[in-house]
Amino acid sequence: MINSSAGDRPAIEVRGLRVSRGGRPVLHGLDLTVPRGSVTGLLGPSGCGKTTLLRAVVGVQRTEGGEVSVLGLPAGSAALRSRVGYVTQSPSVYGDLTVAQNLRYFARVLGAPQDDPARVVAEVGLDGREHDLVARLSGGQRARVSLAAALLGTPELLVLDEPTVGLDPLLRQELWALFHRLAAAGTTFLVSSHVMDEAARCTRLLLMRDGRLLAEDSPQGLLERTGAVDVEDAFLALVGEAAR
Ligand SMILES: Nc1ncnc2c1ncn2[C@@H]1O[C@H](COP(=O)(O)OP(=O)(O)OP(=O)(O)O)[C@@H](O)[C@H]1O
Repeated sequence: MINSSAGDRPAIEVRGLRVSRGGRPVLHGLDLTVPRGSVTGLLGPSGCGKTTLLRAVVGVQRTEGGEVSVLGLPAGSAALRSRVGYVTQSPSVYGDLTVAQNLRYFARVLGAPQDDPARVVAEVGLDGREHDLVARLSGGQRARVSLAAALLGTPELLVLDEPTVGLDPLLRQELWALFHRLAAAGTTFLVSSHVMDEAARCTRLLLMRDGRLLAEDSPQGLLERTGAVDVEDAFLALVGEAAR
């Protein structure tokens, strides 16, 4: 049983999490924590179970065992709805509405402040595109509209599934800078990626492979522990260690 008061708890605590999908075990008893105010990267190869873990954190994944606690409450609790933002891999905004119409709609659903749409448009760098239909935007722009929608209401935890896929390097850099700015103000980020070079941008890393956690550490701590030159190298060293 995970206990102690909500305020001093990590943003996310996972204990013994087991999940099967399509009749096959996908997560094999994961234990991990995500500290509040961190920018935690969830890294691992395609198919290792990153999305499944994120779905369990936001409470939309059927689980077979273990516990997932988010901001001191069981994952998926109704009280977490406005406190946790989730951006899936496929854009979750309406193509036949403009950027501004989408954001006004989601702001109303969430009960976010009236001026929030303008704030989040600026944060994701979409100024000037407010009146464009989402269907006419590029893939990267559409992804940023989804991110903007998740920022409405200033949630305490943002769970982002590969938010930088398909974005140009400059935009990727800007988005990571945004994550760090918001984290400095207290927001927690859990961001998945299968691109190891994004690891250096995180304050903390969860390295996953085949539904198991290989490491939970800071980028620096990981390199020191494995003697590796970069996170990709550290990942390979840990895979080798696990196989021995
Ligand atoms: N709807 C589903 N039904 C059955 N199996 C699924 C389903 N979705 C995912 N899986 C399986 O669960 C495993 C983990 O998938 P998951 O999407 O969590 O991986 P991932 O690490 O997020 O991959 P990627 O980086 O490619 O998004 C994979 O073996 C996948 O085939």
